[in-house]
Parts: sequence; structure tokens; C-alpha cells
Amino acid sequence: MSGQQDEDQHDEHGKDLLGEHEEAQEPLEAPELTAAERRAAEILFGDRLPLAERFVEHLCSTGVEHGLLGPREIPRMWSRHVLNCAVLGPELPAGGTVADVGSGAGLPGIALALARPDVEFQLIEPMERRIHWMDMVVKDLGLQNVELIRARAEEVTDEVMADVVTARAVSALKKLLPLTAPLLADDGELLLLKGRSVDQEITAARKAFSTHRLGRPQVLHLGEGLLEETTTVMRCPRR
Ligand SMILES: C[S@@+](CC[C@H](N)C(=O)[O-])C[C@H]1O[C@@H](n2cnc3c(N)ncnc32)[C@H](O)[C@@H]1O
Repeated sequence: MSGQQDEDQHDEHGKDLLGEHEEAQEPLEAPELTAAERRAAEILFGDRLPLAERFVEHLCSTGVEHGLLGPREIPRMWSRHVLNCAVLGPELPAGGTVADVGSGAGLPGIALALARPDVEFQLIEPMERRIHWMDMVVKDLGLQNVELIRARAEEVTDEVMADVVTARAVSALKKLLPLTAPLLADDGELLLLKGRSVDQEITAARKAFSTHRLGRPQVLHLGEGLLEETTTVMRCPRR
């Protein structure tokens, strides 16, 4: 795979979401689950909740130390990151395949692989230190349904063909559709986690939907009644 340096093209939502450039301060400890978060985590992870807790410990310690997320994210690691991603789990087809573009610290890829052990995941990430970190975490969690691919999405169009392509905080839709759509199987669909500007992004990307043989986009708000803040997802089928 390519050793090409990554130059992140995060959307505004991504920069805001991850706080990657903040200084780390002690202590780097995982937060306790609130009662509402525990209820959601039990529903989403089932008997794999202890593994999800371990994932959160990794994110809050070495994930923050390595600058994958900012220290201010620690108190909201469950609500804003892990649960917010895992809520996509029930949307994935049984026994299917998922390609997650720009996984970074395994979000949503590792969170979903924990929630859906019946689904096979390919996590595509160009940055070496992020791949190394995810490799360490995947081995520690004993995840058998995750393959890590060190590459930019546009370099793997010949080898990846997934039922679902996911991405979070990689770039605005206009740039993201050309990265994600070519990895879709013929009857596949995109499930892209987005921020509040999703409608404007859809409008700005109108041409890219037809260029990339994509159907009508739908905006979902997942986690109603389960999460404090719902997750906005753009769902779009292959045409
Ligand atoms: C802001 S981070 C988001 C990481 C993770 N998805 C999350 O939500 O925490 C954006 C990630 O996209 C990756 N990335 C940027 N361009 C990419 C491309 N063309 N193909 C695959 N990944 C890419 C970056 O290396 C980075 O890890």
C-alpha cells in the first residue's frame, strides 16, 4: 500500500468534532458511563460491551496521547464518539461487508466491528501512525472481523467492493462522494455520518450524485430515544 503522506481534508465538522490539536493534560482516564449511556451501550454492543469499554480506554489513553483525538473529547468519548458511531450498527446488512474510509482512530470502523461481529470490515486509512494504533487496538480486542488497509480510498477502487461504505469527518460530500462511491458493490449503499450542514452539502454535491451513479440521498437521524444527541447520516443507494 502507498506510503504517501496524508494531507487531511477534514470538513469543518471534522475539525470541530475531534479537537485533534489540543494539548493533552492529565489524567487520561476513560469516563464512567452515565445510566443513559449504559442503557444505549448495552443495546448497541450486547455482550461485547466489555470490549467496547476497553476500546474507550484505548481512545482516552493512547488515542489522545498520539493526538488522534483531543483531550477535551475524553468526557464525551462515549456519547459523542463511540455511541454516536455504534448507532449505525442496526442499519448494516446481516453477514455483509463494510468499507470505512478514513477510519482515523477506528471511528466508526472499530465501534461498528464491535457492535456487529457478523459483518466484515475493511478500514481504509492512509496515515501510518493511525494504522499502527488501530492495529494495536484490533489485536488487543481480538477482533476477527477487521482488515486494516493503509491507503487512500482512491488507491483501492480495484480491490474493495463493499455492501456499505461509511465515513465520518473525512470531507464535505462534494469531495467525499468520489472517494466512497467507487468502493460500493452494485446494490450497495453509502452511510455517511454528517453534521448539521448535511442539506447544504447535498445541494453542493448534486452533480457528484449522478456522476457516481448514486440514487436519491436520504437524511436519517439515528438514535432517537436512545442517545442524548442523534447521529445524522446520509444514506444513498447505488443506482
Ligand atoms: C478528521 S479524521 C476522522 C477520523 C475518523 N473517521 C473519526 O471520525 O474520528 C479524517 C481521516 O480521514 C483520513 N483521510 C483523508 N483523506 C483520505 C483519503 N483520500 N482516503 C482515506 N482516508 C483519508 C485521514 O488520514 C484521517 O485519518
